[in-house]
Amino acid sequence: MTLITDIRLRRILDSRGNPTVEADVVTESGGFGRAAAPSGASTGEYEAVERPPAEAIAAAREHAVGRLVGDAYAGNQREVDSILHAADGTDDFSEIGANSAVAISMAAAKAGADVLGAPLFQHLGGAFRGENFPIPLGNVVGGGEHAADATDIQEFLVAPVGAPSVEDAVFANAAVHSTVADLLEERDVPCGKGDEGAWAPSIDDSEAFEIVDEAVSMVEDDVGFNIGFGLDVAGAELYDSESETYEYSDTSRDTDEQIAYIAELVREYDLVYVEDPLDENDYDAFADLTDEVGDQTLICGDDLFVTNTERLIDGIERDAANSILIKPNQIGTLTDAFDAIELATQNGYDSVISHRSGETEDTTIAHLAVATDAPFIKTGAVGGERTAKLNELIRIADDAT
Ligand SMILES: C=C(OP(=O)(O)O)C(=O)O
Ligand SMILES: [Mg+2]
Repeated sequence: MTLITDIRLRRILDSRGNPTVEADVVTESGGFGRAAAPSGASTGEYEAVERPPAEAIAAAREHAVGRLVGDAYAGNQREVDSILHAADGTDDFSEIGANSAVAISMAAAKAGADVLGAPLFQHLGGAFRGENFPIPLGNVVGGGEHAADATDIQEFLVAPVGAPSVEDAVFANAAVHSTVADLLEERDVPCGKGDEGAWAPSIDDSEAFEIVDEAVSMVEDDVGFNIGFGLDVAGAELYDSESETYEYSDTSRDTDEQIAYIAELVREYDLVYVEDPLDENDYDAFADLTDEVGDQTLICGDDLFVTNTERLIDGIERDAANSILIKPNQIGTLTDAFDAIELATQNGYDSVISHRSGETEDTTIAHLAVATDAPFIKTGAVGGERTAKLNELIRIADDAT
């Protein structure tokens, strides 16, 4: 029933107005799945290769589509994804493009779920997936590679850890986002939004900390539950490998100073989550920071691990972190993403499922987070391509409870 009988690939727009790859997968019994690849701006050095969409589509049509159609079963995700790997023939999807690969992989999963008549999270997670729902990490102020002339730290995130439901959590994040705008207005700071819908004011990081901290307290008082504070430092974007320093607008820090600075922030703001505090090549510095504050917060590797089990094994061996960011397009297939999550879980690492700065209306990551019992999902706070995932999470929780 889930035999794949047709795959269609096309270019569609992403949230930045750039082209990306969309895939439709059709099965013998009329099952249908559609998915689109997201795209990063602050990409990790070791990510699978995203090719220009027109090239990725042509290459996937030439090498992959013929191998899948008539031979692969959409209900058998590992088979679909291993055919994608074989069709590509490289170890980083540089032939067919990780963007074509991930779009086909996710569309096949949706087609499989469609035939089975199960929601995607149930198909991916199985009957015994657990009963938890992820806490949404919402990006309320941001800069770095996601907005010009804004904060050095890429993402100031809020994490409504005390929210009684997904719905309460999603609305709390939106409330903090809107309270931040009020506080910026009070201070006469004009601002637009960055790529992920976070406010992108031209202020320094210390003022951003003050404002987000105040907004979090105000919303906490209002909603009556605990809202945590987190960061994506995107350390690799700040790191200058020649001077071996982290370059901020107003200062420069060597690695020891960077570790001390982040540890201090963890204590001062009681941070519940810190992503990529250090450069993507510096496992040892990650390990030093994790040793210092890993019992108080999640130290999460995004550019460090790039959803790659080999890099995660290196990290586990060195105690480099205690959590991994999972972005399916960093590695190219859902199977690879699942393998990274499984390895993380076996080794006591938490998995945080994440969007990219360039997104579409695709909601696969909401299902992936529920299917794998991930404690957090990072998918913005506002903006159509972000609320697509957040609203899907609300629907999943509504259907599942
Ligand atoms: C979502 C992120 O940004 P990008 O998609 O630009 O890598 C991130 O760095 O976590
Ligand atoms: Mg990141």
